[in-house]
Amino acid sequence: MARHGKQIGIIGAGGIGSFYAMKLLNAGHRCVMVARGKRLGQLIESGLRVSHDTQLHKLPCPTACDLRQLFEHYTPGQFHALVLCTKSSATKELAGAIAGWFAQYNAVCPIISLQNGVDNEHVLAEVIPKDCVFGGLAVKIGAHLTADGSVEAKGPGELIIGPWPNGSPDRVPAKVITAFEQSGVPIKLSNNIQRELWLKLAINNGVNPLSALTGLDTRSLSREPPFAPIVYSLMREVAIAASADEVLLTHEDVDDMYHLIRSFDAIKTSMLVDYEQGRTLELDAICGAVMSRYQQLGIDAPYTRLVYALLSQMSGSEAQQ
Ligand SMILES: NC(=O)C1=CN([C@@H]2O[C@H](COP(=O)(O)OP(=O)(O)OC[C@H]3O[C@@H](n4cnc5c(N)ncnc54)[C@H](OP(=O)(O)O)[C@@H]3O)[C@@H](O)[C@H]2O)C=CC1
Ligand SMILES: CC(C)(CO)C(=O)C(=O)O
Repeated sequence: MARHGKQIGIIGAGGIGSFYAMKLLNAGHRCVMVARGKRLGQLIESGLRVSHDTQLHKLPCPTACDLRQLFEHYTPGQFHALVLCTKSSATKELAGAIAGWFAQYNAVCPIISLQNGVDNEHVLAEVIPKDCVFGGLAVKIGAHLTADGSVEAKGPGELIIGPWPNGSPDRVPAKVITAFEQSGVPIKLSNNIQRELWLKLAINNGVNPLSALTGLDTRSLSREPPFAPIVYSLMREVAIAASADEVLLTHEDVDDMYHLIRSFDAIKTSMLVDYEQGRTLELDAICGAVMSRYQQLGIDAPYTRLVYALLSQMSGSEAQQ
């Protein structure tokens, strides 16, 4: 068993996981990176390489292991938190594995999801004590793993974290807040993270599928015709979907999010990167989440349904809804 003080575990060493691990390690914080397959080999052989804005950060091999080794060598009590940075498709399996690890040691630690989508925390809370589940968002960031194992990142990578679905921000582990603050990561705490997740979903549903369909970045999509009004309509559909979860998103909220994505740097979305690399798209976590709420409400979301169907067809996966 690893015998050192508490640290932060980052599960998933792709664009987002590598970016936040780089920030923490650069500031002298200890963290364990959980990776698998080729990516684990890259971390062990070449260390962590992240180019962020104009700087290249090269760190020697961080503490990296796969999930099985994490569960074998560490107890939950050795972590300030585990930060989930995988795609949403991995959440269910991870939740079950973490629940088994908690049961094995009769101990728990906070789990913070930084994933896009509004259902990851719900999936976690089905098997993990709800008090341990925190929602989070990585905003103003584009961070992508390239074929050679380096990560290209753009933007400040602000974090918003809060107890899921809502609750006093005092419950967010203080050591995690301090570690990110000391690492230069702007961090905001929320007493209604479920609402923040829906606000972010408005952006993701607005730009991610269209970017995968067109190859365009967030700025071109949201500022220029013919796509800007379609982005806005896709975002509006999310506001209606949110009402099925009793989350109120007003016209002004949608306008604010639309303004945010229009005024921010041009970002290549994670869905476009996944599409280019032939990986599974987070379609169900983004458009699927909207469509399932529309189904509950008994109405149609024509814009979301169209982009979902087009992308399902293009990426070879069956349209489920
Ligand atoms: N990239 C971005 O700029 C942004 C992403 N996000 C969100 O953040 C989340 C992460 O995105 P991103 O970093 O792009 O994702 P990536 O696909 O780049 O990285 C996810 C990593 O997790 C790994 N992984 C999955 N399951 C396991 C497991 N059981 N054990 C170990 N490793 C595992 C994957 O490995 P493998 O390749 O083998 O599957 C992959 O290396 C997503 O929800 C995304 O929507 C939010 C804001 C911006
Ligand atoms: C909003 C955006 C485009 C960048 O933060 C994102 O979340 C993604 O690429 O998935």
